Amino acid sequence: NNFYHNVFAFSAPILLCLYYFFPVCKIEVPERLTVSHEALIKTGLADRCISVPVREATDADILLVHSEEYLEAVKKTPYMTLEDLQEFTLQYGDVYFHPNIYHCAKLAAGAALQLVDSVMTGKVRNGMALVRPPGHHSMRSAASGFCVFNNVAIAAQYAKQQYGVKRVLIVDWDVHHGQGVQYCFEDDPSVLYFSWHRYEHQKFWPQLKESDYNSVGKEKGAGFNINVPWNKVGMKNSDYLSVFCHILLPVAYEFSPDLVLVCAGFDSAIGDPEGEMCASPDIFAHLTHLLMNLAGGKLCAVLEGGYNLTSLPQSVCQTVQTLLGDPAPRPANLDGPCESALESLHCVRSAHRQYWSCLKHMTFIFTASSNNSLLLSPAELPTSDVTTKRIKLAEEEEDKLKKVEEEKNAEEEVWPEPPKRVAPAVRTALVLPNDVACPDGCKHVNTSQVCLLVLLQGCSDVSGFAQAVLGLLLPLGYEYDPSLVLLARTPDSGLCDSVWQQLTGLLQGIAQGHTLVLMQVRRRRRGGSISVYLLLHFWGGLDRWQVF
Ligand SMILES: NCCCNCCCCCS
Ligand SMILES: [Zn+2]
Repeated sequence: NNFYHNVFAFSAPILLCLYYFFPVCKIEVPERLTVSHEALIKTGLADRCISVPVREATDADILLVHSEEYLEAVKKTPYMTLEDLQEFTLQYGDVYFHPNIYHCAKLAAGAALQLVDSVMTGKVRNGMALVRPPGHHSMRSAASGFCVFNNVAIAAQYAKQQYGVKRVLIVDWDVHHGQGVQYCFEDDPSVLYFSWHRYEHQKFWPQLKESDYNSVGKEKGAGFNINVPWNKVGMKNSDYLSVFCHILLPVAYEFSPDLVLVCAGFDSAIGDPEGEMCASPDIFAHLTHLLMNLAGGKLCAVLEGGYNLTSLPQSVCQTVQTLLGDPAPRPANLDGPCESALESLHCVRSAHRQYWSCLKHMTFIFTASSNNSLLLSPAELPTSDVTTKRIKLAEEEEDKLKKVEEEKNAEEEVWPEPPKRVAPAVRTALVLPNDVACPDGCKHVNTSQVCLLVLLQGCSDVSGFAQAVLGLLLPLGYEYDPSLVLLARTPDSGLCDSVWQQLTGLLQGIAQGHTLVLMQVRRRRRGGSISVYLLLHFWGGLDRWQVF
């Protein structure tokens, strides 16, 4: 016993010194990648993907976003002594430099560029880059929040330069504000940056005024920077879906990007020590699905944060399985957005009404008394400053009440395993007369399991689509949670094919992908009667269905 006392007494000061000189990050750890990759292998998802080799980003790639002096400074870190490294680190916020981080940061950025190459050349439809260190906090001449090079910002500039991409949508669903991305593109109308983030009225890291909803972009970029601040923790699936349906998707359709990049941080999932939110991992299946209908499906997801080693791999698998085209699981207990989320939503829409026609016409009020449905009742908008004052008063009041509640629950965070998602053997089939050859890519199935998809001619205005489908149909459909989605289209419906394609795509996020289109064929007969062909695809447990 005496011996151990001496050993500890002797070694403790040395360990403390080392720890002081060389602090190690407790949450941004290598296991984040290994558990995610292992989960993809265990679930069989890795085998269904093609793996793309990584490469180091070149100086030219990095200089698309960062300054020469910053790059030159980071280049020196592998050769620095411990003291110099510690000195170098102290000039930035919340970063941990290691002699090998420059190499890793080049690989992280290079991996994102390899993914952009694979998608833009059509080698793959979409994909995900599992990288560390993350990137969305790093700025032109500064590292920040575990980030050294801004992987996604470099990817966006690279796509514009190498492939002539005109419009890039960056969706940052990480729970922190990617200020580095915002600063990079705030005056650039060719890149629309959308971020939601834990904010708590500027009390949460990185505690920036410019992370609030009224930072809409500058000069030509005004309107192309959308910040959705979460002023409370505990945000749930309904809050996330509401923001997608009532802000991101309408604007994204109006922006009509050629490429979608996702700052795929999963610290916005339940169980994360940084986010303290309550959205379940399967929500990322829906968020991914809703984005896959944009830009012709060209979507590159790049890992940012995510620090709970149980929810992170679950969220990664949910995202990848949706990228592979599997139907999303039934959304877990949607009960409508909370008041704080509604008020943030209202502030963001007010701040952006002048820039986006889809927000101009949809007037909604997010009343405290709303029955908290995903749907919002239309009415005149109060001015946002009144709302902001109301928010502050309501929040302070509520905070006092909730503090005890949160402390009690924090350590009890548990959630069910995401539901199994079976990939249907046949995704789509055409019913053909027996004597007609099956077009290539299709497969003859016996007609008792047919899901019929036929698109007819016609045209209409897209903003009506945005309002009707994104602001009404989608939230209603998610909340109703039917077992079947039935789309009826008559020849005089006036909707053009591309709108129908979007509609069919979006609605496959509901009813676990069971979608049926009712084809009405006008067939002249003696009395001019019309014959309708309806093929119902029956399967077990058809308890509720939805007709549009
Ligand atoms: N004491 C402040 C904690 C700062 N945490 C930085 C988090 C960076 C997340 C990157 S996704
Ligand atoms: Zn984060």
